[in-house]
Amino acid sequence: MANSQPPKTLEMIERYKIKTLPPDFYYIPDFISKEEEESILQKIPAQRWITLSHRRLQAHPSTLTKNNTLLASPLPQWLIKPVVERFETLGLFNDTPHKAPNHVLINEYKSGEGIMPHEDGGAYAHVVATVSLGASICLDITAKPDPHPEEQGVETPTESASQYTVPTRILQEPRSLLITIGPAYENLLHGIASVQVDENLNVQTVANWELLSDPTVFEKAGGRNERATRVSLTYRDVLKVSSAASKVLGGLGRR
Ligand SMILES: O=C(O)CCC(=O)C(=O)O
Ligand SMILES: [Fe+2]
Repeated sequence: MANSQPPKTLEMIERYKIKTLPPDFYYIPDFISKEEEESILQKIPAQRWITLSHRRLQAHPSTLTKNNTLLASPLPQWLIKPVVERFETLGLFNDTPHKAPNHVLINEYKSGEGIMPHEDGGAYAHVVATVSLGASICLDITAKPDPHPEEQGVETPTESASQYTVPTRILQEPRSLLITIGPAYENLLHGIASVQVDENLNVQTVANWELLSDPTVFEKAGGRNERATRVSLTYRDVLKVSSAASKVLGGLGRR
């Protein structure tokens, strides 16, 4: 035992890789049980929601400051057990600066709600782990608009690697985990359409079809997913963390 190395993260999750997408997306169905899902949903504090026009959200332990700094504070236990413990088993955050997620964004989408295509930007390490709760939803994956359209025809190695299918969709079932790492984080946009039904779901149009827990649910419904309220927990490692003590000292230092 003492001599055996723990398996490397990517080897452990290799069978969950979404192969038709640029590296790396991994989809793990049934990452948590129904009981665990129910327990987490019940613990989300009702008074912490911030309501936006097309969804509501809350951040734990807190919202980042204007310069993308996290005020150091532990995550609540109900966000750690069992989810972060399972991340540790997989070694998911072994290569990020704090070697663990220190921030969770909770988004809630009612039927018909979504989020514009976007990238998550520079505040976080490039490992994002999203747990889905309550209902299924499609995440749209699109390429970033080309910043140098005048250079068309000069293909970079990644652009010419056309074994990948983008744009596409990732169908996130309740209790699943979606992991986004590295180039996939940097080079693609993700968003959720504001629709009441995801349509035309099949092996050709859904990148993770073969990894789904139960594709027959969607087959029986004629390739449709009637949206219901879906909650996501997005675990990240915020790069800049300030302790309360250094904040006080910094404040004094500026006087
Ligand atoms: O709810 C999701 O799965 C996506 C959330 C998201 O993209 C974000 O909060 O940046
Ligand atoms: Fe995002």
